[in-house]
Amino acid sequence: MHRPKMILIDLDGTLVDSVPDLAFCVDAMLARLGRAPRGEAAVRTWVGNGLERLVRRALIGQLDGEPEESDYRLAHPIFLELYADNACNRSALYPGVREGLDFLKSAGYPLGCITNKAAQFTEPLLKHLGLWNDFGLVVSGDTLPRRKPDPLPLLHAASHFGVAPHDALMIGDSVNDVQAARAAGFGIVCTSYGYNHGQDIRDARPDAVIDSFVELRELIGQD
Ligand SMILES: O=C(O)COP(=O)(O)O
Ligand SMILES: [Mg+2]
Repeated sequence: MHRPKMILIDLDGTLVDSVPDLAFCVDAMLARLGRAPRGEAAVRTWVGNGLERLVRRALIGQLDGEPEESDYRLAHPIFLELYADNACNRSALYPGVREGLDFLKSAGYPLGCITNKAAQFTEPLLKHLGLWNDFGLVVSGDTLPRRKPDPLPLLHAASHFGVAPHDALMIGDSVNDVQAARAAGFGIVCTSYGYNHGQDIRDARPDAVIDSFVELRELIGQD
């Protein structure tokens, strides 16, 4: 693999298994609305396009489609209130992430975190997990006018670090990350263990798939 000069890393499903907290909040929101829970397995397939989309999917019980707008307007603030108290209670780093980040830092790569999660939740979660100081730049889902799969957050980070897109690598777990990386002209490595709407990420044809961040040492070490 072409050795990058900058690496951008997705949050949910790549660094952090955040679904236990998200599923707790989805089900607590639905309970407050007098509705049945959806459960963690379903929520796992709905994460990756921002929290608004997660709430919409939870209301209709499927990936595609739209709820009644009045239902959404009632549900969304309830979810935000619940997630404000529950973003960091059940979420954990995936095995190998700490070691992988330590390797990337010791190798001198500028690192950015690019997530579709809203900024108000990204910062506390990164701080809680001890990741905040690992990143020279954090771009959340509401930092810029467009988010992944749009290439804007990736191109913004490349310009921030003064790195050409073809020297930049994105690491993510979903087809949004692959599409954003391709549109930006970045390389793309995906984790096999993330969410990706229940589909095998290999179908999106990333440049490589890793089972753990510890594999990055060997992968990026190869020219
Ligand atoms: O959908 C979200 O809220 C966040 O997803 P991401 O960190 O995988 O971009
Ligand atoms: Mg993700």
